[in-house]
Amino acid sequence: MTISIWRYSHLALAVSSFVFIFLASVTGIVLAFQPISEQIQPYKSDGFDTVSLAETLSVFNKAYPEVTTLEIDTNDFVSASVISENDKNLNGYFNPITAEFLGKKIESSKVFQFATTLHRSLFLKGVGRFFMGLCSFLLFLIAVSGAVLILKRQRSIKKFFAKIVNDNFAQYWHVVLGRLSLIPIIIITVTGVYLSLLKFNLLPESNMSQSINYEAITERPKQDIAAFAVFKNIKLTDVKSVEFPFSSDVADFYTIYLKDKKIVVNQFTGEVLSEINYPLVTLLSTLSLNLHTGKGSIIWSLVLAFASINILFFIYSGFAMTLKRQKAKLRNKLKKHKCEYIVLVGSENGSTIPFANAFYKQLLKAGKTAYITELNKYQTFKKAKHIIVFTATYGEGEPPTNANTFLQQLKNTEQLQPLSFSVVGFGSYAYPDFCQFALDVDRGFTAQHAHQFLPPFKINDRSLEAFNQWVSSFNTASGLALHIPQKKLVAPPKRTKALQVVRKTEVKTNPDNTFIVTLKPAKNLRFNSGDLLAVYPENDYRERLYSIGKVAGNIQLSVKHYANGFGSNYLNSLQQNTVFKARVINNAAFHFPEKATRVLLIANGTGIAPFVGMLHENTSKIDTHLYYGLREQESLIVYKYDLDVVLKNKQLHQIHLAFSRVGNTKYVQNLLQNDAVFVAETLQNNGVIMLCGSLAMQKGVLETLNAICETQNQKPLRYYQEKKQLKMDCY
Ligand SMILES: Cc1cc2nc3c(=O)[nH]c(=O)nc-3n(C[C@H](O)[C@H](O)[C@H](O)COP(=O)(O)O)c2cc1C
Repeated sequence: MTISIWRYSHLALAVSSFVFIFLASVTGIVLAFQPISEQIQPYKSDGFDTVSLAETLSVFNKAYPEVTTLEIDTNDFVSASVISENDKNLNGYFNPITAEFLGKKIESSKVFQFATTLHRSLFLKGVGRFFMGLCSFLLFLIAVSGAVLILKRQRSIKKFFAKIVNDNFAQYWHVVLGRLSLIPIIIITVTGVYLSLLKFNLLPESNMSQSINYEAITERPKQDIAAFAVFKNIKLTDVKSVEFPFSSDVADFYTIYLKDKKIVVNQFTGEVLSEINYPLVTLLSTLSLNLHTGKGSIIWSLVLAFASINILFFIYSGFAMTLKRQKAKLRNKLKKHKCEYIVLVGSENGSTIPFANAFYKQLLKAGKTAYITELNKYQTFKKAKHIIVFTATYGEGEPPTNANTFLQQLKNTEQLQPLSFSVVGFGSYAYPDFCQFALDVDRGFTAQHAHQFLPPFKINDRSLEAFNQWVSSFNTASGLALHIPQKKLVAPPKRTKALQVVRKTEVKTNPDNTFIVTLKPAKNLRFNSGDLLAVYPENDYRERLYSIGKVAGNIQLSVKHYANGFGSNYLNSLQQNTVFKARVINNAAFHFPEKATRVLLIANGTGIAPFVGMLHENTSKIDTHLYYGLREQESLIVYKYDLDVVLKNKQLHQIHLAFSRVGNTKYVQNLLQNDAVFVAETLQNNGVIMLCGSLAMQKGVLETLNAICETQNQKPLRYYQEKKQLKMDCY
């Protein structure tokens, strides 16, 4: 079954039952505190866990002329109904070792009584009970379909509890809390259904009739109850209740209800007259009741309260997500076969849609005929000349649901006019396959011999800045002057954390105008070398990203100062001890490998920053070589201390430098070419190459690496790239 069918089922079940589920959860939270309020009462006696039934019955018989019943509840409180020496009727809790009266039975409070009736039957008796039973069953189905959705999202059972990325508050917590409360919710719902079936007599009848041979009952040999072997062998902890003989007639006896069976015992001789194991239905009923109500366990009651609170949160977050998806509906003004521009959208959770919609509206405003639809609705558009795709990526580089058949459809669909296309990917650096589906779409169009109007463009984390950058390229290429209103797309910086400047080097002292900023997170902050730091110089949507090196628990950035640099001027203006807010972006695809036969780090300029951190973190001393391109020897001064440390500690094996401004101009690719055999061997033996620095350097290095691979290993670089042996973060 596809993910959308599971999602619709999950949603439909939730919509159809949410009022009942809401009431059941609210009352469930209240009722979870009933067992807790009972358990904290002082009626559990010391020694309860070790006393035998013989001892308890013996002291009761001695203390009171008449005892009718004795019960042990789930809180291990012993209650009884007795008549005392002075003919007083005593009903309440007793000490099972001394038979002392401890207090009257706990009356359920009005709040709990009200909540119980509402929870069980909505004050509607049988009809209400039926609906609440049904609601339990529907909640069970919701939990199962939710679990399937998590499985589909995580791609395997093994990864069910794997870390997930916090992309959106409602969605993140819906999944995280859903996983945590799945088992309790399944238990609550299954037991709820069971108790309803029991109430409506829909479970098989249990036959508990006993057969006693009354003729054979004798009063001899008479024994004191304290000496009854059967009672001596029963611990009070195993007893649920005791019915005392009605009179001293030999045909009246003790009936003992244990946890798993009922026994009947001769009141004079202690002989067991009958013994019947409870049927499964009875055992399951007790278990269901205890599990459903939390009776007898404070911890389980708290788990039930937690699960019930979560259900309320699921109602809120589920509807918040649905609303967001609904808001993101695509609406058209023109008929599809009349439009030259077709905007196609791939989106799972709707956040790509406002971008696509804004672009589509601007096309209309610019007087173009435009049509917007989902990628899966791709077909022959009679007048189409330009296709613009905006798509997210999911799973492991896979399409969102509304784009999952697109690549196939693309192959099978012919357009009537020559087509130009542009693809914009929305994704997140937090995933190794950053915007992979957008790249696949771009390749798909190329394979159809369509004209690539703009190269594929990848946007991290819905960056408005990056989007504007793409729109501006589109304007330049098309001659249009689209201007996207920022209002609906602008979001204030999210999830920022306070960072304190602990050190900043001077720009003046460095020939490359580069400075290093060391930042200390105010609170515990999880990050790795290779992650990115988003800085917000004006505290608005505009962000600047810097690659992070983690050194001694601090964030270390290497920044090139530009006279008009938005980000670099801001960072350079920060004084020591200043605290400011920025956001760490997990860049999973660019972390130092945990295991590798060898690692080659290739950088130029400020691209060394993450590598300095990674080398410090290379505690397992993986054979690591650094190829670094810089202007002149002095450019190295700011990194010298750190590099000396890692060289000395064998966390860095060798460093190869290429100076571009002194002597024979050299670039890192020249160094690689010199070590061609070594580089080829590294890839051949499953080593990893990491690249960080300028895009110009990336281009040169990739060409060289490809040539080395082709000549030395007879394989293209792409082969190793697909095996994830090449990691890049260039800008
Ligand atoms: C479960 C999940 C998996 C994701 N997988 C990827 C991925 O493999 N590559 C990527 O670049 N982004 C990935 N993302 C990020 C989304 O593509 C990104 O947040 C996008 O902006 C969501 O757009 P939408 O709200 O329109 O669906 C993933 C997000 C989630 C929630």
